[in-house]
Amino acid sequence: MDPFDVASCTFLQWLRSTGAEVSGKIELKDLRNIEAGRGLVATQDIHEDELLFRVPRSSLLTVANSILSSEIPKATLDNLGPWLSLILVMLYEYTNGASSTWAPYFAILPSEFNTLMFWSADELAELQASAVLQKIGKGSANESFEKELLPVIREFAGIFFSGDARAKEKAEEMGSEQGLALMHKMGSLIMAYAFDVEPADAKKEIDEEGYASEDEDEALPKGMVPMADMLNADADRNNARLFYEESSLSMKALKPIQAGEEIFNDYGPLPRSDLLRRYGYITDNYAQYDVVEIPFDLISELATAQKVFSVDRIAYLDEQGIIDTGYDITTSSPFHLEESLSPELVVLIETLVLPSDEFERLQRKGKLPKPEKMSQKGADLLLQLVILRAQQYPTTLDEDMSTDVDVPMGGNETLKERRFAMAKAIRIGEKKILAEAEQALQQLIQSNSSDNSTKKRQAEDEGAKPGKKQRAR
Ligand SMILES: C[S@@+](CC[C@H](N)C(=O)[O-])C[C@H]1O[C@@H](n2cnc3c(N)ncnc32)[C@H](O)[C@@H]1O
Repeated sequence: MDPFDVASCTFLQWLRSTGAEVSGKIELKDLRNIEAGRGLVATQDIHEDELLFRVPRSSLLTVANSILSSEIPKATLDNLGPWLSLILVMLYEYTNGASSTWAPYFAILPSEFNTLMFWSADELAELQASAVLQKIGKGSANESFEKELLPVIREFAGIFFSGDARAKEKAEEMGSEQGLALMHKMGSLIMAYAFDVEPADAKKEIDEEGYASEDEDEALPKGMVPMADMLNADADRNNARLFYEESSLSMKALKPIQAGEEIFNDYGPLPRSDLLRRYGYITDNYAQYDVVEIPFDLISELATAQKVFSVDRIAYLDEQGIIDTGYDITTSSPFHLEESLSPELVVLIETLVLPSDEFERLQRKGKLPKPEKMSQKGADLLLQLVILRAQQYPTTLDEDMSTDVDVPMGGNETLKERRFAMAKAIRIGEKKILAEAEQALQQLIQSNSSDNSTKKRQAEDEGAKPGKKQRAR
């Protein structure tokens, strides 16, 4: 048997030995031929609501379930927060090798990742001006590993490497490049595999996606849920969901699933850029959630050049919660400005172009321009913004589209070729939104100006009619 399948079988045996129940109608399948690692596939027809597997809470790899939490003060673990405390526990269990309860589980988890954290500089450069580059967070992760995690490992070296005469040296070695790389791997596993685990007494379902949120302040503890994290996801092909029960977590079918079909969880409506950053893959099905971000800095640069930038207005907008580092333009099909432009972006632009007396009037009342009403001046400024944003990408949409645009699926291509292709798909998605926004803004500007000239002509005609009073100017 292929070592990959041996690891899957050993894992399933281990899972059952911990008290898990696994339906005979599903199998853990090798999907490496389609670049999807392992996945869950139905071997027989499954009906809606049918139980696929049930994992006891005691089998979860969580801070509370690891023996480390009984030896390190609770306050220390609480101080680390959900992400870092789980990284600490995973490092502990992983370095314990075969003596860890979760050894057969670690054996099926990946040690190599395709997420952006692990891309080389030339691969990242293929994303061009995508805002996702600012969200990778490698530097801030390194900082929290060094400032928060390592001190705990050093302080509790004797427990962390218990029974090892070199415990202190080993704790120091965790600060090496290799040690930090291991922390990044655990962090990346949490990002792509962990769930926000609702406590047993809450008895209610977890968020829609079920997967761990990225919010650092998120109160729910994160946990690795063996088997539940073997489900892949593909946008709207979701057909299963994890339910949180008192003593176990149950994966159930959300709809009938036919024999041979893959069983998919839901990772949420993520734009492909975020899917790549967090999960290291993309599929066309996620293109419907693509976004392009307009950085605040670009808006302030253009507004300054156009002499409409105002510190007072920005301060007022900040008070009103409108100022952000960037604003999304989302995909809509067919493209509609009202649907795609972030309301905050429109409010920001409209506030900048308001005549002074109008701005003062709104400010006095604590109000903001209405996002659904775009003025001609606002539309003009937005159009220039969209054009400038597109120019931040070194190649044009047409240039990108003139060469192969497919992301290869499990052929003979190299990892680099695949990453280049995925990056190209991301930047094409972003440039398409910009092109659609440009076209829609041009149309809006044209129709507004022809409306205005029609109104002007009508007013002139009416003024010329005998017997009608001319409006005072
Ligand atoms: C929660 S795990 C799912 C199990 C994973 N396939 C494995 O073999 O360990 C999430 C990871 O699975 C992969 N994945 C999930 N859905 C996928 C899909 N539709 N196509 C390709 N890879 C996918 C990505 O590598 C992602 O980071």
